Amino acid sequence: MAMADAGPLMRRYEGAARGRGVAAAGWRLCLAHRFEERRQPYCASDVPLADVLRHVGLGLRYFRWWYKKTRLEKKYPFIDLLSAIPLQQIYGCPLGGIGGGTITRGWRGEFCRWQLNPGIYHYETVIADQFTVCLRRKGQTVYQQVLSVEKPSTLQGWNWGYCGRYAFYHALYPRAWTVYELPGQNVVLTCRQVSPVIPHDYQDSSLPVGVFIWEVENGNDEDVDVSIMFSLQNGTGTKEDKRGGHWNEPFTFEKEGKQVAGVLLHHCTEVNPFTLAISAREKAGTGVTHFTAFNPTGSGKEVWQDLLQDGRLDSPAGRSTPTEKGEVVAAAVCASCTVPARGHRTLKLALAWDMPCVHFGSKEKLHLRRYTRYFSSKGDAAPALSHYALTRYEEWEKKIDAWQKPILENSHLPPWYKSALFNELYFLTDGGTIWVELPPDCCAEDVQGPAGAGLSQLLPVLREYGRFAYLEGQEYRMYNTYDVHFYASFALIMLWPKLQISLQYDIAVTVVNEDVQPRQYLMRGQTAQVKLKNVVPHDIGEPDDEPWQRVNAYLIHDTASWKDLNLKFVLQVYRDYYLTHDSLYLRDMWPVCQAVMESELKFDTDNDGLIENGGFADQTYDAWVVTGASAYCGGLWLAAVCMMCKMADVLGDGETLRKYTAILQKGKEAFERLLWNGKYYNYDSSESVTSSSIMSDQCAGQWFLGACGLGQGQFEVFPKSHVVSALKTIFEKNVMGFAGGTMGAVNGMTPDGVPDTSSIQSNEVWIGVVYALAATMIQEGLVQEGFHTAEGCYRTVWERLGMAFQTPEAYCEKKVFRSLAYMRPLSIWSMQLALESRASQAPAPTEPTQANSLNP
Ligand SMILES: CC(C)CCC[C@@H](C)[C@H]1CC[C@H]2[C@@H]3CC=C4C[C@@H](O[C@@H]5O[C@H](CO)[C@@H](O)[C@H](O)[C@H]5O)CC[C@]4(C)[C@H]3CC[C@]12C
Repeated sequence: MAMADAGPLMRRYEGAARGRGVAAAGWRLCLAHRFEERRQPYCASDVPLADVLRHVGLGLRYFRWWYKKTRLEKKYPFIDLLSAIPLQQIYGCPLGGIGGGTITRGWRGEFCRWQLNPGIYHYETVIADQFTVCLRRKGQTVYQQVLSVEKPSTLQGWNWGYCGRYAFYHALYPRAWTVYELPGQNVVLTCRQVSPVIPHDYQDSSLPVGVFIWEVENGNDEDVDVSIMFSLQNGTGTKEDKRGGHWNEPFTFEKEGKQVAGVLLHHCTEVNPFTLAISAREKAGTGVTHFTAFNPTGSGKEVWQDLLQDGRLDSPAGRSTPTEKGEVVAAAVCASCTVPARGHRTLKLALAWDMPCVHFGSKEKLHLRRYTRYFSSKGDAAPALSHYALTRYEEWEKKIDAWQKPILENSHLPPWYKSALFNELYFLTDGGTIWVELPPDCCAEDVQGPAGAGLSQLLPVLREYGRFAYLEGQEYRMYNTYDVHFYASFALIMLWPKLQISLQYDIAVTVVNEDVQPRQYLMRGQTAQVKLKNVVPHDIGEPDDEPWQRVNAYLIHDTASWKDLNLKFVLQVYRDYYLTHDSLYLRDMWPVCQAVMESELKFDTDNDGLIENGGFADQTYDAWVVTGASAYCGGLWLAAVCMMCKMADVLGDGETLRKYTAILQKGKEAFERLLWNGKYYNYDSSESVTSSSIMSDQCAGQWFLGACGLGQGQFEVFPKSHVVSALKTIFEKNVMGFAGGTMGAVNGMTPDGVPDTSSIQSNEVWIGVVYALAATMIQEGLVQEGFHTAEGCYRTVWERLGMAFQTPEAYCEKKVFRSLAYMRPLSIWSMQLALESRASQAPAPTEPTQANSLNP
């Protein structure tokens, strides 16, 4: 019987179980689901001839650079255009907190995406990493099954091929549930996976752990003995697993009368060695046993038979011998209890990984992960981490509930939105994220460089909250790509504001410093220095080098002449101040804002109060040329000028206030004159064929103004009627006029309703831009339109294309996508900010029953 609320993803479900404590909202699918459409990454053969001709120079320069990087220097390139990651429609919630590495499980239960070395991903499903259930009645094993639908060629002695039609997966990040009906057994298992991702928590949120709470429901009239065995390979499925020298050992850890037991798997690599720990909570009525070492490439019979015999493992004492070269080793831990007739019991297991000190690719500096503030940094913390996770997860869940509940219980919000909002957050942990401590002996000079002395709170902030960085995308390996973080930053400032503040301090330091090293830029072939003083960098470096130390890994364009980066800094500074009221931050950032605005003013070449783009792709749309005044950069500019006025006012800087008030006055007039066409703002003022393109992101400036309570009344920058008309035009053309209104908004649309194919990126949908656009619509009262716009992206990515937990930067209407697991979609949190601020502005209800004003 199918479930009453089953959507298309649950079509194959034949079970009746609903599981125990499964959230109502989220992303749910049957383990037997198959996605019908399978897309390909964008590659050279997809490039239209005109673009091939336009980009031949780039292609050749890139290839030369790529060859040197990968073949001679043996490094990962920051973007590997020659080998995009193929789409695997398998991913579910990642395990782990922020910045300690992540291990992603698939929705079918596999352990399949690994990021233990910071920023570097391995996409290997490790087949030995499984949960197995054993049921016994009256002292006899009656059922033993690996809870996996796989039928692998290794571990042939195990009973594989669980029927996926009797199970479903439900994700609501940072938790996920898998509900298994055990055919013929009248037993239902619900595995709840919990990671410590807790807003406003800067301690437990950093822990490299995940907990699996197994709820066992016995529908029989007799007791059943249940064991859950957790097996894990020593490693991540790469060739390193076979290098030799790895070993396992059992452990128990007791504190405050609570005990956990399990196995440590020491992975002894030269660089970034780590220890994995599988464990379970041991208490009256729950026994924990283990199997220290087995060969996961063999039949696995020794483990299977051991469990089959009595529902327990042998539990030998002592460590295993270190592996020989070529040999792989695995371990298992098993938790067992008796579930009374018609009763229910819980078994608690955990996975922890301890890689406290990390080197990036350059191996120049040793970094201590954030969690070493609370746990040992000697590589021996895995037992304590396991114990902490297994004894604290209930508190984590309470906090997660308290945070999520008001949103989940708001019946005015559509279910898809609740899923999108929480599940897109996965990228904050699984974006190659790293969160490190400042070394205790670190002096000001080390952090601020030769020129960062004016930042009074730099050291206190970094000492207290550490340093945070996440990748632009799992395929675009640049940390804190700033033009993109602009969109994603809403998630950080709303949920972990101190990390956003810390990140901003890091950017501020790079602004005031420079890197005079010359290099060639690939798009146009010119040579220029890596980083100019008083401009915002594109990124703070790449994982295969030394981030923070060497910035601007991106060398497609010289971003010193990009028009959006400096503005995005100013906009974020004020937005952060508006949301946190942190006036020390504002004071520190003010001179930096002034400096970058001075640099930006040079782009107003005709002195009309409005900056001009340079006739190349000089902003986040880095393959879409802009010439002259533009809706996107011009709009960001005016918003930033407005915020400069606001900040000058707050700080009592009259001279600067006067200066930017005058610029704003002139600039607004120029913007309207040069770009407003009666319905929307033109793409640019160059009067080329594509000047009149309708850009979905044309109201980005208004988006940020609205998020900061500006953009209207005294602080109106763009006439309200123009903003609303532009948004309605985008909705009509870019949303409803594209793919039947079901795929979000295409970046560029010609006025006659055909997507703008003048560049690769104008013809794409950028999911993060669409969520930002939806937020802008909500801010301006076009709430239904906003939800409809965003829904198209969610349904396309999560339900149709099978890209859960890897939302890409972009897709086209047909066939292709670009850059999986990308930062920008975190902008969905700006929708939430817009909704919350609408709710707080709504007039107090006159009737007592008006429950909630978040009414889409
Ligand atoms: C001569 C060949 C046969 C054909 C060559 C065509 C190629 C040169 C182009 C085909 C696809 C282009 C790339 C598309 C995307 C890119 C991403 C960009 O990096 C980041 O992109 C974000 C936008 O998505 C941006 O906001 C971030 O700041 C960037 O960090 C870099 C350019 C490019 C790689 C682009 C380059 C040209 C093609 C490879």
